[in-house]
Amino acid sequence: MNLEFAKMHGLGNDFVVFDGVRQAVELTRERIRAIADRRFGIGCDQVLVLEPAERSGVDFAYRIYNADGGEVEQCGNGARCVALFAREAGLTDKDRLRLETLGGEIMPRILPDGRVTVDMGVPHLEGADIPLSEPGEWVRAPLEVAGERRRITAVSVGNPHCVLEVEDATAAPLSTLGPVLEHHPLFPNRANVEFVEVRSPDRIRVRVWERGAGVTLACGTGACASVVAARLWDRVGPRAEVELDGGNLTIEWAGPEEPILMTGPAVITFRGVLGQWPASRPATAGP
Ligand SMILES: N[C@H](CCC[C@H](N)C(=O)O)C(=O)O
Repeated sequence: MNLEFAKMHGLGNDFVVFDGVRQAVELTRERIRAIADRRFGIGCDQVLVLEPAERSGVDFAYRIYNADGGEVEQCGNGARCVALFAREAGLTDKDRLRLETLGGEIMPRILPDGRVTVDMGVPHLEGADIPLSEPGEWVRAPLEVAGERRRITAVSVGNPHCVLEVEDATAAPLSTLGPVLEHHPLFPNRANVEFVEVRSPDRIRVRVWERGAGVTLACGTGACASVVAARLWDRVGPRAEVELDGGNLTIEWAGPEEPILMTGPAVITFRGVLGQWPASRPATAGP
């Protein structure tokens, strides 16, 4: 086996990217966890695979697997990276791509300066793609969390997000409250969790606990969900700079029923070849 891959990141949210068009990439939950392992494998937050499109009018299928091995609906930083990857790998010569994911179709556009703008589609506040155990519009709704009442906003960007406002994002209890909200009964499919500090009508500071990956340096769909929530709180306008630990994204959203546009960088750190699947982490090495 000689499986070629690219190690990439979007603001430090890092990925192992496979060309599943010209290679047969047979992933299992165990292989994904082993690839994502930062000691026994390559190390990444998510594994991404480009595959031939199943529908006409679409350039590629884009599949996303969290470090815990689970396949998920959407990944915004990854969308910018796979668009750059497709161009650099000679899989396309287009600047504008249409990608199909489990969470719907998205459209990256590679800009002349190398950044990528992605039409992430229309966000949803409830419904099929954000199954809630108690349906209804969860905007700033009170939720019992670890014995406290927190006000949360549930937003789907194809994948589920639980957004809450905090006074100081840098002091947010990511590692304690993050997993509690990720696994809260309100979210039968779990949720990504964003802690949002509104700094001005066009600037927010966001830190993220990601479903299936934990604390990451950036989350594209999380930045999108945070701007949607902050707009619904009437705290930001139609365009905001989102300051994440790994850097800034520009998010634009004209309002309900409108698509979200996310703009930011994508980087190929290195390319490699897997001669065999990495060994799984031994139980003695801990989780
Ligand atoms: N880092 C990704 C989010 C991955 C989403 C994944 N954590 C999930 O379970 O939905 C992004 O840039 O959107």
